[in-house]
Amino acid sequence: MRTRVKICGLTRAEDVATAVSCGVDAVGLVFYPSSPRAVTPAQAAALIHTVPPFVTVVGLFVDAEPVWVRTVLAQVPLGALQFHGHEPPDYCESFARPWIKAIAVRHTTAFDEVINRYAAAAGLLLDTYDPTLPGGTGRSFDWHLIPPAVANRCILAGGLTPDNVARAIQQVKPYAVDVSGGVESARGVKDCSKIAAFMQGVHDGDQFC
Ligand SMILES: O=C(O)c1ccccc1NCC(=O)[C@H](O)[C@H](O)COP(=O)(O)O
Repeated sequence: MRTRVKICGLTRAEDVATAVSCGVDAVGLVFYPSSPRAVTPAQAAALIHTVPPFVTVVGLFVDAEPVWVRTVLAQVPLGALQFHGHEPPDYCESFARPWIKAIAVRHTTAFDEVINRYAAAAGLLLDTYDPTLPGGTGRSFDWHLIPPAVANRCILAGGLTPDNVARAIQQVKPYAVDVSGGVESARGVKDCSKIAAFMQGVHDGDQFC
C-alpha cells in the first residue's frame, strides 16, 4: 500500500494548488493563533475553495476552547480535526468529525496507554517532543522509539524533508507522513520544488517497502 501524504501549515492558495497537483492526500490548516502558520476561518474557506473531492482538509488545533473549534467548523468544511495539545478523548470526540491525535514522542512515551486512551482516534500522528512548542518543530525524533505495532498505522511527522522521507518510510513503514517545515522556504510559505521533491521521496521510499 502506498504511503499517504499530508502537507500541513498551508497559508497560500498557490501552495494548496501545488500540493493538490502533486497528489497529496490531505492538506492541513493551522487554527492555533500563536502559530506563524495560523489562518483565520475566512482565509481557510478561501484557501480550500478549489480542493477537489477525495483530498481531505484537516484543521489543526491546540488546546482550543470548544467554541473556537465550532466557530471554525461553521465556516470551513473540514474533513478531519487534528489535536496537538493535551486534549482528552471525550473532547476530541465531541465535534462529530474524524480526528487525529498528535503525540509528542519521547523515551518515556507509554504507547500502550496512548493507544488505549485514544482508541477512538482516526489516527495517531507521531511528532517530535519539544517542551516549548506543541508542533511544527521542523526536527525529527528517534524513529526506533516507535513500536512495530504502532508503526504501520501511524502518521509519521516531525522534521521530515525531501532528503529523509524515503529513509523514514523504509525504516518505519508508516500509514502516512506529514510535513510542514521541510517543504517551506519561510514559515508558512511552501516551496513548490520542495513539495515535488518530497513526493518523489515518498515514491522512492515506497519502492522498497
Ligand atoms: O505548524 C505549526 O506552527 C504548529 C503549531 C502548533 C502545533 C502544530 C503545528 N504544526 C504541526 C505540523 O505542521 C505537523 O503536523 C507536524 O508538527 C510536523 O511539522 P514539521 O516538523 O515542521 O514538519
